[in-house]
Amino acid sequence: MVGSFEPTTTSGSSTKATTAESFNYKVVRQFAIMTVVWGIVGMAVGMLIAAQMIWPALNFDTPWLTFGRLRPLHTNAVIFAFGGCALFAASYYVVQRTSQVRLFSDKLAAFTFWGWQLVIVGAAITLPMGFTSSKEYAELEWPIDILITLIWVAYAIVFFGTIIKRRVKHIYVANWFFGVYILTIALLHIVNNLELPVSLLGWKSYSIYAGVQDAMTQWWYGHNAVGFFLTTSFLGMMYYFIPKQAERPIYSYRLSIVHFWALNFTYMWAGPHHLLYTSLPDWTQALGMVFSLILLAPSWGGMINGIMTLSGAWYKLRTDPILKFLVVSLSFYGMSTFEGSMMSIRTVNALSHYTDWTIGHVHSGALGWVAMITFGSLYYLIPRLWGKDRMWSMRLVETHFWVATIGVVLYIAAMWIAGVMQGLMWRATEPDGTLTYSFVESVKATYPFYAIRLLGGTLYLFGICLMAYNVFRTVVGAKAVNPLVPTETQDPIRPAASAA
Ligand code: HEM
Ligand code: HEM
Ligand SMILES: [Cu+2]
Repeated sequence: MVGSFEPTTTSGSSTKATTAESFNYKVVRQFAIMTVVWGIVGMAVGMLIAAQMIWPALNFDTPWLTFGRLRPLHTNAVIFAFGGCALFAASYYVVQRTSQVRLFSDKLAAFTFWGWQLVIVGAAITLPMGFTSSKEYAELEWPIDILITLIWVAYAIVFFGTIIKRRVKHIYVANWFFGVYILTIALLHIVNNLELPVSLLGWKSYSIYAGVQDAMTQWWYGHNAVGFFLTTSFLGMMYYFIPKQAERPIYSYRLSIVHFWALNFTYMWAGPHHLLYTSLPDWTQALGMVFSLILLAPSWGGMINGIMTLSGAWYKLRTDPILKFLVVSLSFYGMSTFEGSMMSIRTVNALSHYTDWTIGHVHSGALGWVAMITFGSLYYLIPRLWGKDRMWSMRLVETHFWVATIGVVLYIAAMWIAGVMQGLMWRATEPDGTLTYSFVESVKATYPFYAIRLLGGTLYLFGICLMAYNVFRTVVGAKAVNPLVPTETQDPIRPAASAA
């Protein structure tokens, strides 16, 4: 069967004999549902802070509702709650299907689910209260950091334990991407969060690093959190769900391996592009810039591999909204990595840094790539977890696709224009050397673009609400299924080899 790279319960000889062992879909279902829930919460907070930038009074003079406290709540909710739950769901599903075994431990898997929800609730309480380590994307204070470490170790045991007891010799490439994401996030989280609590009963702590070393550790972390939490891991999703939905083998299995090693090696060195023109040594800044430019090659290698997987199946794009989500996410991935490489060039960064251009770049990656590939994968996954072959309404999936696409485009186009405008206004000088514009004039000029961003964000949020309704109608009354693991397994046919 062309395009099939894993035996399923309905494919050929592998169904003849079955054992009593079934796949653990329960934890996948739990994470899948919470992805949608936290997506709505995180994006609703995003909308609120976008509105606060137009109408600051929306903080109602309450400390908990101020922009400074809600912004990290937004970033933590969308990255770690929405993105994190999506990744747990996808990796647990993919590792079972492609290894043809049940998860290594149901108890540990359940611990990762409940523990991760506890971390999220902890974040939702402590961040608005003002507890923060002040490190971006690592704001949570030390007690929560310790809990995250425990959960992550359990996650690694479940994932790699499943790989070890797999019944298929080959380790499918998606698992390589999930595996490296689990390992690097452990490393990044522990090293960047080494901190000394002020007291054992209080929340406050101080980083063990000081000065520019602290800054470099933080952006080694911050950059690679993007690289591994928001990129490599979602590439794992891409390598499973795109071939599945397109019913085509991966364009090039060889490219996927080259892409894997090149991407991981290069990402690690590019962090200094967040600290250009700072007191970081000049050679370190140059290194970060050079590696960021090199990074374009493996990034586009991955994008091309995903998009070309559709060769011979392009016509499906006309009718299949799930495939539209998956392919458009790759286009945004290609666009945001190109943009990132350009923004790493020092002279470009001199204009873009501190402006809304950065915010545009972030959301073309976040809304365009991370969230779109998640939506596509969930629309594939959810019916299968409840024993159905499709979502309740495919027309609603199609509507979600268009609403979301228009939403992202409005968001990022507004931020590009605002960003370049701000950069140019801040550097404009009169012949006598004085500044042409005061800062406040640049803020005033940005209002219309903040309004367009709010509109784009509202559309995007509306889209995920449509998804929630569709998911609800799909699963309500449906029977949760846990298919049996086939005993006679066929090797997962290497997709490239099976193309013949
Ligand atoms: C309805 C959708 C969303 C809206 C309206 C929204 C809005 C915002 C706003 C207003 C900010 C603050 C910008 C500033 O400080 O000037 C922000 C920051 C951020 N958002 Fe979103 N957001 C949305 C979805 C997402 C998603 C899905 C993700 C990630 C998967 C995400 C990741 C981030 C990150 C990482 C930042 C920090 C950017 C930086 O520090 O450069 N957002 N968002
Ligand atoms: C080749 C790939 C990429 C490169 C070279 C790159 C480069 C950059 C650069 C130069 C900045 C601005 C730093 C500054 O002036 O402060 C930046 C910011 C950022 N990028 Fe990327 N980027 C890449 C891909 C992505 C992707 C795919 C995402 C999201 C999924 C992403 C998320 C972010 C975030 C969240 C920030 C803001 C960090 C902050 O809070 O200041 N990047 N990136
Ligand atoms: Cu970076």
